[in-house]
Amino acid sequence: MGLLIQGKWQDRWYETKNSKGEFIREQAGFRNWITTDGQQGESGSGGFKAEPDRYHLYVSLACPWAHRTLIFRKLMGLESLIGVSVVSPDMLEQGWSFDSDTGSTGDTLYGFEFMHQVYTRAQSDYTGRVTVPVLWDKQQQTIVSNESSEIIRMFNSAFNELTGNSCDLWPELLRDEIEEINSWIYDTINNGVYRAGFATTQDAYDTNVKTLFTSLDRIEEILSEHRYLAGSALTEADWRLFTTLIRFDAVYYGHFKCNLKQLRDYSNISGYIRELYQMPGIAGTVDMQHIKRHYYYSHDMINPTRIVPLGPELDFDSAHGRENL
Ligand SMILES: N[C@@H](CCC(=O)N[C@@H](CS)C(=O)NCC(=O)O)C(=O)O
Repeated sequence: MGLLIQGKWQDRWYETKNSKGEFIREQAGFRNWITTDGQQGESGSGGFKAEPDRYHLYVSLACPWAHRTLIFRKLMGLESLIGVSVVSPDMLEQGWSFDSDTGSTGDTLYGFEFMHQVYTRAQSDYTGRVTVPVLWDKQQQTIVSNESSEIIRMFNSAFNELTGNSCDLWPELLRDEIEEINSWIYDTINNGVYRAGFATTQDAYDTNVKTLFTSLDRIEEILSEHRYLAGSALTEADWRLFTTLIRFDAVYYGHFKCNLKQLRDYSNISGYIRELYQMPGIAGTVDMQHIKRHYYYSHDMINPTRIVPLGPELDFDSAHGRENL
């Protein structure tokens, strides 16, 4: 695991010494937007028009951020328009790799060995972490975006004219509410599990785990009254949360020591996870082998033996019982 400095790969674990043991997530470096007509989007440069077979998605099936983009690609009918390369779950000295012997599809565009080569192909002197997801433009041969929260907004509507999609998970009327929900869920749950798991002091760990469970209690409460986070309508806020929840009992509970409770102890949250999991096309985006292997095998600083646990047994297929909310 490491990062690029001036285009050169350096094998380095996260720096937490200057932040009292707190893991601090780096901001994504590529922030362009695909738009219907190629005009500039919310940030970055223009010139990224929604077109078939122009864009490619690099993902890890283990990664909750990349998982969001795979879900939106599925729900918005983008599978025939946007290809995908899947990295190996093992993120080792060279970072994410395309080793097909350990579960990667290979880099179907360039045949690169490592994800950092995709970044330096876009920018030869790039400095920053080499993260997934990456949305690649085959025409300009560059990265459109490596920020999942923005990629899913592009997928939500930019290609509608080409796909005929009418599903809108970022509806105008609910935007303020969704932003508000996203904000505390991101800090305390999506990123919260990492802040607990990558903490290197007891204090940082304690604080983050407590905050995480306060938020999970709050979610349980919301879901006892409402079917989804923003009420009766399913929105992007639900999918952003889902990709963390589906990994929780298998990985965050054990590996990241988020173990005050398992999610199966929360009845509304567990029914909600099952409902989302059972929506058409979603189960196919969840790969528990990649998920467990990635975390337990790659983070040898946390799990030096690299033993991947056999359990827990998970059942996302049983009845969810949320129809009457
Ligand atoms: N802000 C990014 C975060 C992506 C991210 O951190 N992905 C992780 C995988 S779960 C990664 O690639 N980490 C590699 C690293 O930090 O070196 C997003 O949401 O797209």
